Amino acid sequence: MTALTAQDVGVTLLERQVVDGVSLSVPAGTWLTLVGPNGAGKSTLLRAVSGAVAHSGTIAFDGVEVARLRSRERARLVAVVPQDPTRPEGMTVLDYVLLGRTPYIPYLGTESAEDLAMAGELLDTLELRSLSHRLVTELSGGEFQRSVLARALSQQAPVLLLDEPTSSLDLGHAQQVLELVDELRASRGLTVVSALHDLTTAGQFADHLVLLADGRVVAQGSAQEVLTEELISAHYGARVRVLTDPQGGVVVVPLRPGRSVREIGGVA
Ligand SMILES: Nc1ncnc2c1ncn2[C@@H]1O[C@H](COP(=O)(O)OP(=O)(O)OP(=O)(O)O)[C@@H](O)[C@H]1O
Repeated sequence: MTALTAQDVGVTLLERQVVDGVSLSVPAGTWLTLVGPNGAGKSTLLRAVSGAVAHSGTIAFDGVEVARLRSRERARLVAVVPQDPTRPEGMTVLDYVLLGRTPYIPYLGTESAEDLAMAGELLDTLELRSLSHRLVTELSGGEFQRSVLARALSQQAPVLLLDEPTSSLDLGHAQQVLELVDELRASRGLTVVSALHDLTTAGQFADHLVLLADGRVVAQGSAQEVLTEELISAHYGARVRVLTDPQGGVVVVPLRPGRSVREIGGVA
């Protein structure tokens, strides 16, 4: 179990400050989701947390600063599902998933039976077994996205960063993938930080939401606190109705100008 803290984090890209003074605390075994409009800095903040981009301020895992970790140490600690990963030419799904085992394979060594068993288990869980010998360049967007998640999970890192992990998935696979992550969070104490555009889904899965705009934290708290009509209108320029479902979740419904939720068949 690993906790994550960020203190006064800033990232400057092309002389522009795209993440500015962000402080967060993610207790071990909890799920924090970043929401915010396009260009708010969600991906850049996740990249800073994974050590992929230089930052000011402090990002630490159980008090150990990410900037001090060697890449192999970092890979054992943090697994990443990037927003737009490249598809390596000539690589099968199985070999792609096995890439996640690299931090555990000795230099010049090959994967063990245990590595292969773990990859196989993930291929089954993510319904990829029948595709295991297919090239990753020959998968649909959703099949590849599930392969990327399988690769990240095979890393067995205590911290998982997910950047729009369901953007290419149909509703059923999106639910399946997020439930799987939540199950691993509960059973293995995985600490999860994700960026999600679907606000209803964000509220359903996260313990804590952080709304970013122009690189800064403009609101944080529970789904009820962050997913308000006022905040969504102010920062997304969107007209929405926020409803409470009977089980206590928050449902964000986009509205068309001049039409009420009742007119579109919802519960006013
Ligand atoms: N490599 C880069 N070089 C320069 N500017 C960048 C780079 N990557 C991102 N940016 C800029 O940084 C800002 C934040 O981008 P980022 O991708 O972090 O936003 P985001 O919240 O993830 O957006 P989206 O919802 O569109 O994915 C944007 O203005 C973007 O144009």
